Amino acid sequence: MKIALGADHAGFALKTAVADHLTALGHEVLDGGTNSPERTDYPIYGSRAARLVTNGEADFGVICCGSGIGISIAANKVPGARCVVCTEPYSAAMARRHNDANMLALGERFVGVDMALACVDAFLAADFEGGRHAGRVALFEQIESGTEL
Ligand SMILES: O=C(CO)[C@H](O)[C@H](O)[C@H](O)COP(=O)(O)O
Repeated sequence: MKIALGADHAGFALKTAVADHLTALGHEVLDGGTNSPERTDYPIYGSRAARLVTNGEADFGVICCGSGIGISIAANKVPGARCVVCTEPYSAAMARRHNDANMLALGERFVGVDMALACVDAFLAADFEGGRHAGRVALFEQIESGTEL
């Protein structure tokens, strides 16, 4: 699969570990930076990765900041992005199964590398179940287009 990556300075080391892990598994990584631990602003990298996912260049996105929170907020401002912050693998899998999440956000200051990689593996291994969940996910698009539910 093609996976878009992004991180600010506080997620840079974790992004590097995620990139190495995904590459070792045979995935193609599209890395939108940042490329150093120099302080920068997470909205740049969250939105950049989200655009790669929503325009179809990437299948999924994995983004990292200190907490995962700020960069996920930025990603979710891009229409079509469904980004979730996870700290354990069950949430990551459920976000795929029920919510058709297409991006995973991780907090380098909140989770260790092993747990973060377990979240990545669970996220990528799980499939959207569709069915009753599909209509709910479709409502996300209506919200984005300004429809009041
Ligand atoms: O957005 C965040 C918090 O919601 C991220 O954790 C950032 O990486 C963090 O705020 C960066 O903080 P710093 O003090 O500038 O390193």
